[in-house]
Amino acid sequence: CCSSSQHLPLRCNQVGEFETQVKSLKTMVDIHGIDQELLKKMVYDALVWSSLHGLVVGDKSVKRSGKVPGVGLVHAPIALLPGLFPETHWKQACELVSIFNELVDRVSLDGTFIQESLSRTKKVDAFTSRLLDIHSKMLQIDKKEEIRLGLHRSDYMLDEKTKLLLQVELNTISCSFAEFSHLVSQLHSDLLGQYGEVLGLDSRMIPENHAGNQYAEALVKAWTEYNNPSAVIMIVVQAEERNMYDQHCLSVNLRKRHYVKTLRKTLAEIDREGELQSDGTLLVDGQAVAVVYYRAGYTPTDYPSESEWKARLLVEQSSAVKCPSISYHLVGTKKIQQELAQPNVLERFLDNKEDIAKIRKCFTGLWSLDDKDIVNKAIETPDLFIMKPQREGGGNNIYGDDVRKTLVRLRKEGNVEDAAYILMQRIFPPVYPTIFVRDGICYKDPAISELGIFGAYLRNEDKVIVNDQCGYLMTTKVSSSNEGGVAAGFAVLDSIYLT
Ligand SMILES: Nc1ncnc2c1ncn2[C@@H]1O[C@H](COP(=O)(O)OP(=O)(O)O)[C@@H](O)[C@H]1O
Ligand SMILES: N[C@H](CCC(=O)N[C@@H](CS)C(=O)NCCC(=O)O)C(=O)O
Ligand SMILES: [Mg+2]
Repeated sequence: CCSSSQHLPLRCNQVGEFETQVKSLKTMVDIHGIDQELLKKMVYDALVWSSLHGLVVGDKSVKRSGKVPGVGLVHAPIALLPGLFPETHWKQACELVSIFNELVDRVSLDGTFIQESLSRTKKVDAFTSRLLDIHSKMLQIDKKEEIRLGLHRSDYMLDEKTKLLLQVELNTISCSFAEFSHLVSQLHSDLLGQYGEVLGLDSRMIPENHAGNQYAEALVKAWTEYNNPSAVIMIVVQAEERNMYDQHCLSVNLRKRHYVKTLRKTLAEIDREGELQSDGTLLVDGQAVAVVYYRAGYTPTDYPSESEWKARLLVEQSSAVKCPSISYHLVGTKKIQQELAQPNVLERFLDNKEDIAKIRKCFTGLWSLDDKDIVNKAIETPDLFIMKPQREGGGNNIYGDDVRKTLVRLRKEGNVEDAAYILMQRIFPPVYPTIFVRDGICYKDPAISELGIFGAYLRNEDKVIVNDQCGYLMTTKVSSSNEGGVAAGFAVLDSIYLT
């Protein structure tokens, strides 16, 4: 195969030297030993499978691909074979779901904790400040969300040195790829069904993954709790969305398997077409909305004008079930993640000592910039830290020497902006040689992975209706890349092979 530096099409006769460091977990399959002819066949079959099953995204080189369905499609970027993951840590990650789901709900009810934890961030981060304004308006009118739906994903990395499963972040808004992660698990199972014998791999080691169906079921159960059969589920989307097929799978699932109608609207459209009835019912384009499911609204560029903020407020004021509510959204910020890692804070929200210990065991070092010893340590050894603003969607973090430079700058400027960031211990996962397939091109690179576990939580007052793990998303990126994220263009969709 080609070396890591040139992402050239795979050539059968090309035997490239390929430096890899396969440490900790043994590699079940030596991808360098795979016959080139066989590899070409597998890649071809994977591309056909992806195209036939709708595992496709808009091609960013085709300008209408984010607007017009069916135009400018390309297969979703994937790893050709599932990534190795220890079964023990897989089980641990699955066990954490129901505890994190409950934690999010408990924290969401403590408006004072949310406002206080983010009060200094509010002063230096305009986007988070606007979210907090909506949140405080809801507190002022004592708005109750009796029906609460969370569709979360808790992301982890294995720390190679300590063998610990460590949380990267907890996403509480617009968790992508529930449907596509199911498709990638199916693709890998299909490939191992065909080629597993010669590779020495067993497709049964790929855990079942029904994230898309389970997300749809949770949305429908929330719709049922709202108890208005003529009401719809509204999906809030960006005007340009190259990941629209992952979203449309969900809408089609809701319509065909559950007979629930969906609306697909941007925040600007909601501002134009939305209105509140006196009983709090949200009407959009004249239709009553039971559930608002956000696949946009998590990043400043989703609010290019006041129109989008008005729409967000209108939805929040309504009786519709928000997924997420403004409270759930704020609980998923990195600052709250860092606050929850402070001593004695989990005890404010969880009762069970074992649950608290399980959660704490997956926390990395997480600090505010008030911790001067840590700031000095980060200036001395910046590669061991990551600085994070309160942003979602990938591409926003600060790494390596930029951590040092930013910390020095902030100090020189009198530390006013400190509260916009958190400092996080950098996790160093095991590196594996991986076969990437992007734009029809196959290349091998040393890679690291991140395992996201989807969770769904639905509550109606004191009745917990859903608190489930809903499948998983494995994303894999070249180990030299600081940033991650498939939607952000750094990582590829993967699945897992339990070892
Ligand atoms: N503590 C960490 N150690 C190693 N890599 C990290 C860490 N935190 C984040 N990353 C990398 O940065 C990417 C984005 O960080 P994340 O906190 O998930 O932000 P976002 O909300 O934008 O996805 C992650 O997918 C991962 O690749
Ligand atoms: N285009 C939007 C993208 C929404 C989005 O960026 N979601 C974040 C959490 S906020 C996320 O889940 N990132 C993990 C998957 C990855 O690696 O990219 C959508 O699909 O609705
Ligand atoms: Mg992330």
